[in-house]
Amino acid sequence: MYSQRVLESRATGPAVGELNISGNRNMGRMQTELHTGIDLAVELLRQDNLPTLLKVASRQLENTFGLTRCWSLELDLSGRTLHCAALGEQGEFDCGDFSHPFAHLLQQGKPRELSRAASYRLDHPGFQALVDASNRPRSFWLEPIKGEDGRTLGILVLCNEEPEWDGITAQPLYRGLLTLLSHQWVSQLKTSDQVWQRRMLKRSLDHLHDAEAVRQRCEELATTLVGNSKGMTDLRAQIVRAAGSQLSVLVQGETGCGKDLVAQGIHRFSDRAEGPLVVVNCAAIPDSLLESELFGHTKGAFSGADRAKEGLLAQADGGTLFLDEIGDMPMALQSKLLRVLESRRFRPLGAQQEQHSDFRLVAATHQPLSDCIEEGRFRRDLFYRLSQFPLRVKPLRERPEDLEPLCRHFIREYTAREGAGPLGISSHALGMLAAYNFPGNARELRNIVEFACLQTPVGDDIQPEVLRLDDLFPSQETCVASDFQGTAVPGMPLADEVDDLRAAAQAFEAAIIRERLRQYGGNRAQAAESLGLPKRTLAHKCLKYQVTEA
Ligand SMILES: Nc1ncnc2c1ncn2[C@@H]1O[C@H](COP(=O)(O)OP(=O)(O)OP(=O)(O)O)[C@@H](O)[C@H]1O
Repeated sequence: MYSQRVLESRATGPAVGELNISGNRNMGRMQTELHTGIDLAVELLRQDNLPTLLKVASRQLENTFGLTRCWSLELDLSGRTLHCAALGEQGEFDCGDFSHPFAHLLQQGKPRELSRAASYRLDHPGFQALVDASNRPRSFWLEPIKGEDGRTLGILVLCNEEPEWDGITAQPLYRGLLTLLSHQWVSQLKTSDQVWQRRMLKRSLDHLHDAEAVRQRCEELATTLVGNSKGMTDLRAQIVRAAGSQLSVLVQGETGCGKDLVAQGIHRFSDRAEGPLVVVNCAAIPDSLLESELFGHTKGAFSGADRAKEGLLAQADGGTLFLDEIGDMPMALQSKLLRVLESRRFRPLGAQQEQHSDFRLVAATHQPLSDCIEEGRFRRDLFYRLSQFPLRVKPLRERPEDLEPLCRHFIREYTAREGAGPLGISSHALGMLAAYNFPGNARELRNIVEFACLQTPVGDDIQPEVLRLDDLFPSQETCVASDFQGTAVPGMPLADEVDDLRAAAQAFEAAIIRERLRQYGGNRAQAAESLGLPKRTLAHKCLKYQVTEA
């Protein structure tokens, strides 16, 4: 064994008469030791990562000095834990836990011997696992390893049946190996620090790049979804985030606050932007038609189905399906939708085969769905399915900072459409708007501004007197009260005759639409504007309630 030779070379010297022979022999030994030392050093220098360096160093120490076992424990970057990779899960030693000997060793910074008897007295499970895995040797030598700057790197645990530690630790080869090991250990740490730093740098650059992309998209979105308030800025960031995912989005908010624009934004910034955006207004399509509209049908599937029709689900393949006013979807259809959302498969009415459609769902509602669930009008499981990414649009009265940019936006839109328009809006007019609470939200503001544009000479600023604030909803409260007394809206039941609130509300809505169309001589655009509704919604509602212009 090499260690024996090394020990012998130190313990014995040549006799006087044997000088030449022993001199030659010593020279030979020294050369062998030198070779061995160089071989060991070269092998250590070859290791290009810390785990293999420690493994090789432990094996070299075992072989070179005849140890029964050698363990290396590495101090982590925090300096709080020692890890012994060779021991697996049990090889973790908390440096603040003095029930194992390594904590004392780190504190004192000096090597020491530990006898088998002493090892029995330390009941730390990790340490006992190490002792067991070493076959309970008679003696341990605990050697702290430090870098040139004095920083502790870890600990070597040498195990032997012959506790002649001085004979080993005093050897130049032992000291040399330790010096080389600590040098290599430090350089491996430096390399891994650099790798780590490079990785962190790349990660933060990626992050910056992502953040820049999000910022650019938010800026772009701000040209259509206008507003400087924190609520609106946060909403735009959420839209961009939602667009980057495939999650179903549920947009909630009062009527006219911009839910439609949110859905458009999600589609526009998603990877489905090239695909279709299919919009379905669940409130505007009669319950009896909604299923066939969504699922499609075969020829002859029901009376009147004189040809096959592709459903909106199929049309949304590769794009986005926007289910507006989802709160109005009938319960029976809600269950079917839930099934579709689970598999993206559906069967058109009258068809034998199922179809597949790869669509991303965005749903919106102005009704608090929690109330609908409590009232048994909306399925809780569908609600969870829809609201994988919930978004809430604040009402305009909660974000007064948005009034001015919205006004300017609507004036710009008006001017672009009409070819001329006011210059802007006076601060007095803005002050007046700020005092109003906008039950119809941004849609109502747009109507007010557009009406004011019409009344304002080109190039002037909109003034307070042309703001028709009370005219749009003046009668709304009084109207509701009086209508229920059966005066203003013909065909309405009296309040105490109502036994189905939903049906009564729908009848009320239908009666108002009918009346308003009559007032405007059947002009849907004017009727829609006067009701603060988009033309499309009014058209859907006419279809739903079978209201004709006549
Ligand atoms: N932040 C905004 N920036 C620019 N225009 C807006 C904004 N919010 C709403 N609008 C405008 O107000 C009108 C109503 O918006 P939208 O249709 O998106 O509201 P909604 O919440 O979907 O309404 P509903 O509940 O009736 O479906 C549209 O003309 C829209 O362009």
